[in-house]
Amino acid sequence: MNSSTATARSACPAIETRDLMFRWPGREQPLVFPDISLAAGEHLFLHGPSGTGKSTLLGLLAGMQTPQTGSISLLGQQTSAMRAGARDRFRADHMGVIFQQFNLVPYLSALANVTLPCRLSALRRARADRHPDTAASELLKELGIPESHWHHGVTELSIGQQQRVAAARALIGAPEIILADEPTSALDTDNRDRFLDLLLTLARERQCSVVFVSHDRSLASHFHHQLALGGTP
Ligand SMILES: Nc1ncnc2c1ncn2[C@@H]1O[C@H](COP(=O)(O)OP(=O)(O)OP(=O)(O)O)[C@@H](O)[C@H]1O
Repeated sequence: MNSSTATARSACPAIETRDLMFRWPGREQPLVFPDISLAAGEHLFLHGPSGTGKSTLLGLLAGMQTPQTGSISLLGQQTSAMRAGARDRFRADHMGVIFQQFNLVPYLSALANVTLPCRLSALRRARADRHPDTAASELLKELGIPESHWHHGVTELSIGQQQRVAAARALIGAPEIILADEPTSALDTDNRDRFLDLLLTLARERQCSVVFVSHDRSLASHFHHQLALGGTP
């Protein structure tokens, strides 16, 4: 990443939310969220008991849902006021998302899954700074996926390998924001710690802001900040 990108990243908070409230259709109780202010390049750990709205909050930040009240500003732009198409564009250009089920495209190879964001966003492609296949290969290598697996369909990979492919896909083209929803839930302690270290190291190198959701509070010490949902201290 060049220095002008780094300067631009530090100019305004990466994530700022105010008075967010969201009610799922058919639910009586709205989910009410504490405000978030996260500086560029910082890492936030979001925790809380099941059902307190962690995934919903990530969905709001990703622009997949819109809040009934309150506002979301990402990189200085009020995404909660954008139309759905503009939010989708913003997500493709500026966010890497890792879900619990990884959401990889099953009929594509590991390499093609990782390069997908560069095909969906010219900005991500330009920021990858080299051919997407080369950038993807480097990430897969750094994340420890053997080269012999790069051209296999992702369904032939282990859960841990699929998870690392999802991380590589989120990181390619250095998006400013990475949202991760319980990506370590299927892993044993050693693999979980190794994955988290790798993800946060690669995110730091690219100056990505990270919001990482987990109910496992033992992970909190890896992060700059933590935020509890559901009234947990
Ligand atoms: N698509 C949906 N339609 C209706 N209600 C939903 C939907 N998704 C979530 N909810 C409800 O919103 C509340 C918060 O759910 P959410 O998945 O955001 O919580 P969570 O803290 O991430 O839970 P978990 O730790 O179990 O993943 C729950 O009461 C849930 O039933």
